Amino acid sequence: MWFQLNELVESIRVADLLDIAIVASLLYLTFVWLRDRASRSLGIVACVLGVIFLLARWLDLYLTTMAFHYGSVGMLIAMVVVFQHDLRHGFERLASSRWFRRSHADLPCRKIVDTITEAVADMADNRIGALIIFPGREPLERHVRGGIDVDGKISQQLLLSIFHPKSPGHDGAVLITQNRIAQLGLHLPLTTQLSQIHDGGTRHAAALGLAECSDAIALVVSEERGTISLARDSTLTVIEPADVAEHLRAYFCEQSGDGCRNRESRRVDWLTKLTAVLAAVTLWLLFAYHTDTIQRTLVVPIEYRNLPATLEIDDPKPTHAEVTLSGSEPAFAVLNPRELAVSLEVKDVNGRRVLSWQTEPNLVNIPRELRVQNMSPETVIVTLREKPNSHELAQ
Ligand SMILES: Nc1ncnc2c1ncn2[C@@H]1O[C@H](COP(=O)(O)OP(=O)(O)OP(=O)(O)O)[C@@H](O)[C@H]1O
Repeated sequence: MWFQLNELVESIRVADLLDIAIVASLLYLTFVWLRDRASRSLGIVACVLGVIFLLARWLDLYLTTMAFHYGSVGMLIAMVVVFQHDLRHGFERLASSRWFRRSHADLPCRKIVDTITEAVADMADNRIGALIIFPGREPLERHVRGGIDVDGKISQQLLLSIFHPKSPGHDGAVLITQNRIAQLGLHLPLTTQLSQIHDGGTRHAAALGLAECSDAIALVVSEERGTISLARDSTLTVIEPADVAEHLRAYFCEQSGDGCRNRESRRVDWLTKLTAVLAAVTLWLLFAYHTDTIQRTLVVPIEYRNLPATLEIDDPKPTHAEVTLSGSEPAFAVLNPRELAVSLEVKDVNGRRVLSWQTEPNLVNIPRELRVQNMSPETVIVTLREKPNSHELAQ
């Protein structure tokens, strides 16, 4: 057991670690997507299929492996078609994540959250319809239309004035970003899930529509009922006025990174990362790590470098050597046979006419993980002679 572990640690290369890291990152993204966006049943189906595939490979079930092999292309295309919306969403989120640029959702100070909360509660009390949107990390430009630039400091009075029914700018949504009232009168996409908006009309449909196609959130105040609703992650929920601040803070905390996420969500995130790494290591052990040593024989060219211009190699001139290499399957996978050569330096002749070299020390470009078992010929002997017109050349 210790011996095997030792062998494993010794044989692992930097490329293997990179391999595991890339697969672990991809698995982590998939797990997060399955956890956050996809349905539970889809997650279960994906896990069951994964286990069946691993078992089939492990037990060498030829037919099942073939079914997966050929079915995977069709499945991939079907997944791309079915989840195109989520994929686009995911790429946008990735491109705008904090790894690539600074988060634009600055954490607003408590005063700003309180100001918005009070304004929303006031409008709910007075049955003033309102729609306020807060962008997440994904760009919103693709989803919204219209809008008038405001770039105003957030204040209760300004929000109440904008949404006052007699105000010419009360129609549409207000966009809050960078701790400013950025725009008013924005036109949002409408949802088609009418069952979710119950008695609500187009204002609620617009809030939910935006939350379906982006990671933005929207607060809606109903003019008719005086209720406050929150649209996020494709759901619309009626919330209490007292909870508005908490929802806003939680949202901005998430946007600003790990800093103020609660312990539970951090624990879940670490568990997801750990699961992704363990899964990647398992896959690597199952499919990439090979302890079996195999041998391959290759014919490699012999190159003669820096032959003086006045000399040439007399026939028979050895042009190829047979090399038998041994190593693991992955080590052979990174070998490029076209780069292999026996490279001989002919420069320092010093009057000698017969030269001999050992082939093995002159073999170039073999990966470190491969061993030379045999070379034929072991020694290359060449005879040099003056080129017939070498005197003329020298003159
Ligand atoms: N696509 C849209 N994007 C943004 N705002 C919209 C959009 N469509 C309608 N609105 C806003 O919704 C208002 C109409 O609200 P409507 O009464 O139809 O909706 P509601 O959900 O029933 O809201 P309320 O409960 O306040 O009546 C419009 O005056 C306009 O301000």
